[in-house]
Amino acid sequence: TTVVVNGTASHNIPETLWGLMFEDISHSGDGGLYGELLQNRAFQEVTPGTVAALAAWTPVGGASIAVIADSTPLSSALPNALQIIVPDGVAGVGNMGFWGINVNASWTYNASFFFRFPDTLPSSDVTATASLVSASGGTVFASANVSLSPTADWTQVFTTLTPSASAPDTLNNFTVTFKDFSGTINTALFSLFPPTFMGQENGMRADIAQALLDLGPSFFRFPGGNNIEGNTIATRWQWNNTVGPLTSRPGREGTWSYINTDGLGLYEYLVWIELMGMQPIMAIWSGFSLGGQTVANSPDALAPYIEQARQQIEFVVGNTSTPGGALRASLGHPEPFTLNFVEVGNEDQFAPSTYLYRWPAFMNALQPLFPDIRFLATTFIFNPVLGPTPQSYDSHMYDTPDWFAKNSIMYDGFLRNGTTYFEGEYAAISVNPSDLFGTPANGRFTFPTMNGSVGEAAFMMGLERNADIVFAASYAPLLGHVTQNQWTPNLLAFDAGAVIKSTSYYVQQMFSLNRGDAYLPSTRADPSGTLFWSVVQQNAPPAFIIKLANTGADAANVTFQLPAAVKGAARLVQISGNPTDSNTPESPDKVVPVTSSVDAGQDMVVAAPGFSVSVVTVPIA
Ligand SMILES: O=S(=O)(O)O[C@H]1C[C@H](O)[C@@H](O)[C@@H]1CO
Repeated sequence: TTVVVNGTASHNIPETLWGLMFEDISHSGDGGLYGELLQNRAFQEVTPGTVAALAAWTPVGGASIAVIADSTPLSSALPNALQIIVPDGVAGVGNMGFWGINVNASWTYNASFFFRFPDTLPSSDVTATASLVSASGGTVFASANVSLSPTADWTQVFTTLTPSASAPDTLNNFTVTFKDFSGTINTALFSLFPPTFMGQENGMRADIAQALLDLGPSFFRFPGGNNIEGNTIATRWQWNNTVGPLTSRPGREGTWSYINTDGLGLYEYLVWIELMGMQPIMAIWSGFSLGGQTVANSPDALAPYIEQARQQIEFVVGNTSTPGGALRASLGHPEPFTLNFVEVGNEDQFAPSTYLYRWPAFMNALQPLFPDIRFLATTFIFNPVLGPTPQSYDSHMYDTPDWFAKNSIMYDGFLRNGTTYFEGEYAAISVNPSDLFGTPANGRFTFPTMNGSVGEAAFMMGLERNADIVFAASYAPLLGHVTQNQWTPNLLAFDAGAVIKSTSYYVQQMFSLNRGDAYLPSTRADPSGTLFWSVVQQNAPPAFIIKLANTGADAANVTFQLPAAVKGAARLVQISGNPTDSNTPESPDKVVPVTSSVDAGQDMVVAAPGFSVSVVTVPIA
């Protein structure tokens, strides 16, 4: 195959082209990116007196424990407490983390909890011991004493834990025990944090954040995805319940079958996005919830939700003379955050008839107030016809590897009429086109496979070719806990101790770290073939960057006739494997990219193994 590469660029590569889509799904927030190590730390949204309320908590040493609605609640947002009836001897309570706790001797952990003595006050201070122990109980990796004064008023105590050794696995618990006290003590809002990414307060788990930073992402779409919608209107994501002290955050029933603490809240998202060098694509709730509840088509019905969205945006960009800006400043960020894109809802193609009035209601109220923000519609493209006409749409595609290869031409025929597109969610998820969202037994991927990843690469060539109208694209979902998830495959799998980079992660990285500045048109690939490519020009240092995907089993050599003289050696980054290969917890590095140096030639021959993606950077003379 010979590809003739044009020397005149058709369009620049937008700086936002490759980025991240995030929502709290499969514990990607609580138990994943968000640094808190304790599960069910504040007994939020649980029913006191039930076993479920005690999720992740167990008694230690004969204590008896129950979640109660304390007659003196810690706060209105956190009304539940963990009541511990402590017998003589060493006893207390333990937490198993999110299916494990990573005990690392090089880390200093910050532990805290609230307590009060509801009945008879002890005659003197009570010593509580916070510890990191093996689940078997055999090993204490770290412990520290805190002194509890005899008080009936909620009091927070803090300590640090520095393990004497790293644990051999993540089967470890955090415990709080008493040895010289017997009686009743109420506790609330426990917390155990490891060092966070770049030291952000109430921040992110460092290894996951680093893996995301290593993608060189330009944007971060949040907070959903389905999870912004809520199963009901009452349980929708509400920005104001996610900012301020943790004692003011009630948490909510997420749409992925678990309670969200909202400890990862709007302010934490925005600070972290800035630390990562990304920009937000922030969603506002658009009046529709997954259970079908929809805000009625009347100004009075819609007004409170439009106002809440207005306040959400004002919190992000308002100057400090506005309530939102003043609140943001009080939290530590007087400068407005960058906000160029706001998405109105999520996947409203499932509720198009009501989006016909919900979209204009939000747009007509918000666009005049925030003229510099580009609002994205979430229905199918131009279907239904909306007013005002959306400037941008968010399109989602989940399909087979073959679909993605064949549809690398998806945007080729789109009108160039000023409308821009965000391919906000895409992934090859199954080899079974008639049961895409089925089970692994029926073709669904548990982890991304090489077959799927090369299909995605073919599709991404099309996104580069159409980056004059496709301004952003992100694989979804981004993260999934291997033990407890509601969706596979995910770009990154993780558990309490490890992050597993998938073959699709590496494909995303190969594109994101080799974006180039301008697209060079070239001979068109056959969409029903097995070879897909793109060529971009990089300004500094001057180079051609060739990307080539081979979605077939047979190796192929492709000659790229480049439009200018080249020099020296070219850098080849290549990932290849068997079509069903995946990186898994058992074999996390089964398929990884290999970097090598190859001779550069103006007729640049790229040798593409079967099921491979290659990126060749050829220096321009
Ligand atoms: O059930 S789906 O609608 O397919 O859910 C998908 C689409 C939705 O935006 C996102 O939250 C989820 C997985 O990424």
